[in-house]
Amino acid sequence: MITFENVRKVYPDGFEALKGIHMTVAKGELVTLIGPSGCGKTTTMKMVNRLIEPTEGKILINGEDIAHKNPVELRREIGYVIQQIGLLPHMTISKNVSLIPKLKGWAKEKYQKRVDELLDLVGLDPTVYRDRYPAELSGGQQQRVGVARALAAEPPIILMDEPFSALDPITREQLQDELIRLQQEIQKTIVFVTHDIREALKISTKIAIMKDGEIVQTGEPNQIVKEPKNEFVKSFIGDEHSGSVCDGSRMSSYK
Ligand SMILES: Nc1ncnc2c1ncn2[C@@H]1O[C@H](COP(=O)(O)OP(=O)(O)OP(=O)(O)O)[C@@H](O)[C@H]1O
Repeated sequence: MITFENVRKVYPDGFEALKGIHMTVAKGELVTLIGPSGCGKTTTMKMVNRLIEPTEGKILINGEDIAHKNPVELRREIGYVIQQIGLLPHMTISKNVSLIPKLKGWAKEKYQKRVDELLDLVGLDPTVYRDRYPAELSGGQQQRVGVARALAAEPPIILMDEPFSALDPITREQLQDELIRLQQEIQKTIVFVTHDIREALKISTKIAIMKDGEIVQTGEPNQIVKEPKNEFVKSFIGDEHSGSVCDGSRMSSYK
């Protein structure tokens, strides 16, 4: 469980990017942060692995204030996927994916097996791809490796900052489906940032809609669609929900 308690962020130039947010992400939830450009989504996410420190307030993981944790150790426990995947170009796919398990001291046999399992999971045949270098993969395939790498050390928490936004629609749909499966089957706790309300409605168990450094509304996708709190949320959702079908708490079948 991740808890944000009155988290405020003022950047050194005096800009108040977060105005005291409260939010909980329960174990096994996939929470999406969504809102207009500059509303504070990435700032919020980067506080969870201490790439950004709050000016005020606290972030707790399972009740423990992360300010007291060593940032390097904390980051090994949290998977992190970003749009610019950052695979190391001089290392094979296998070496890129096994980086953190190796740092954590896993035996070679164990991490090699894990690499193959993960490549399979994200739809890349390990016998074809494990010994290739990143430059020998397409952008979509590299993105899949990025997801595999984030899962490699079996972190309980995964942060994903617009991980699919540069992908073609088909690959994007496939990875969204994969993510839903991962969250449902392996019960990962996932915080996901996107600009795309369709993506948010499809993949999230809970959505947090942000505006100007504040969380305007949180709720299950169908709840947000049925009961938008104000005109901003209504306009943000737009007509996306027309023709969609409720599938549990998530939304599906857009027309
Ligand atoms: N290092 C910084 N110094 C000053 N202001 C910053 C800094 N980083 C971010 N900001 C400002 O804080 C606000 C929130 O930025 P953040 O990156 O969290 O927004 P976002 O919602 O993720 O935006 P986008 O959707 O465009 O990625 C923005 O107005 C941004 O300009």
